Amino acid sequence: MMSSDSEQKDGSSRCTYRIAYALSPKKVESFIQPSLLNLALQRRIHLFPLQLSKPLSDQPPFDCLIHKLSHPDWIHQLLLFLSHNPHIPVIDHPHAIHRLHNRITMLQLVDHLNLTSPHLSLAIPNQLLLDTPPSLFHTLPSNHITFPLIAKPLLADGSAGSHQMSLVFNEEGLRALNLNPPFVLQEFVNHGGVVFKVYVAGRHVQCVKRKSLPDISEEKFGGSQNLLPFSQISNVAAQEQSDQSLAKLMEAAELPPSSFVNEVATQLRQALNLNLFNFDMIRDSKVEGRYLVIDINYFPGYAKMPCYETILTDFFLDIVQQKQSEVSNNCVAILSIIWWSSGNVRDSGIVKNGEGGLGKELSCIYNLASEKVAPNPSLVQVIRKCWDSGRQ
Ligand SMILES: Nc1ncnc2c1ncn2[C@@H]1O[C@H](COP(=O)(O)OP(=O)(O)OP(=O)(O)O)[C@@H](O)[C@H]1O
Ligand SMILES: O=P(O)(O)O[C@H]1[C@H](OP(=O)(O)O)[C@@H](OP(=O)(O)O)[C@@H](O)[C@@H](O)[C@@H]1OP(=O)(O)O
Ligand SMILES: [Mg+2]
Repeated sequence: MMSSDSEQKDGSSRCTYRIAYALSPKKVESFIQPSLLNLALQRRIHLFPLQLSKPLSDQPPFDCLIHKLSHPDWIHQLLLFLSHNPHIPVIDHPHAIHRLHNRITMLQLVDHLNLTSPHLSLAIPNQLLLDTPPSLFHTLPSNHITFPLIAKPLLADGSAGSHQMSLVFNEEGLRALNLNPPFVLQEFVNHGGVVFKVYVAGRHVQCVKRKSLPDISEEKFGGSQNLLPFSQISNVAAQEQSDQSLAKLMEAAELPPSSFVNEVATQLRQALNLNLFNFDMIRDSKVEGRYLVIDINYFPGYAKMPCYETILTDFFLDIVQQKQSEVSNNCVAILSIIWWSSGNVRDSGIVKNGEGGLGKELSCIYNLASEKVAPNPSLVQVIRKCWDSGRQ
């Protein structure tokens, strides 16, 4: 499906795919870089912003919409648009994105993946949901979870508050926790201070290393500290390690095998029904080959990923061309029905081939459709069956 033509220097016109975006100003600044726009244009993709002051129905036509906005009015508009235009790809469906706004539902599907790597396993850290103020309880309400813990707000909607976390070393720390419920208590897993961020854009996957919270040693765990609030990991990590030792640590960390990363990414994409996301994965220092997914983000900071322009434009082309081939498949299906019916009508003698009026038009349609259908014997068979069952 191509919605506009662009005039070329030689005067000919080439079709351009139009991709609309609805993003916050911060996201526009980081994601819509000139390098992305230029590469996209070279590949006949025109990326343009929606005018958010106008309703979706009054926007210029587009072949695909990408978005990361969460106010209720926008979601309502989007759902309405989807119900009226089911054939236009909206990346991604608001209901699928919503699952990632809650730190419990976000990770639930990870345990249900069906991974095939023989020596590697994937899990999520033990965690529990608390919806009472921590000052109200005296012991940890479950024996399935052990200190140290990370307290994370349940809501992961991108607000500043949703990134406010605390390392909790013991029950005293828990009681001193200054977080409004509901929140999640998640076991802290030592993982060598490196987190693997796996970026997914449809079938395209890229894994990068990033610095993480440092491991918690036995001494530190048993020490005087009860609680350590953080929101930017880099601040905490910088207190623990000099830049040089951090660089060494990062360099030494081995990436997980790409076959494993790809399998997890593909299955997560299918399970979540999302195209644009990343997940944070850590390697358990205590259990060989055990990986844990700790966070999944919708429409992350792709511009931080090497070659993001190529990966994202490849993804856009996948979407619009897949749409295009679906449309042409539908056209072939319609043409094939016309072909078969017109052939049968003609054979029945109701209209004579070569006659003027209906007969001539029918003959043209028949010839056009037969070009598409006749070379495909299985299609011919399907149509014959439909025709026969329709006549009974
Ligand atoms: N269970 C865990 N065990 C060890 N470290 C963890 C765990 N959970 C989180 N971390 C560390 O804390 C960091 C922040 O956690 P998380 O990714 O859940 O927060 P976030 O605010 O949603 O982050 P983001 O910026 O990716 O959206 C992680 O990158 C990792 O360094
Ligand atoms: O740009 P946004 O506001 O969407 O910020 C996202 C941020 O991208 P940015 O750092 O490029 O801004 C992402 O970073 P990476 O995982 O890719 O490192 C990640 O932290 C998301 O969780 C953030 O989304 P939020 O959770 O806040 O909605
Ligand atoms: Mg994270």
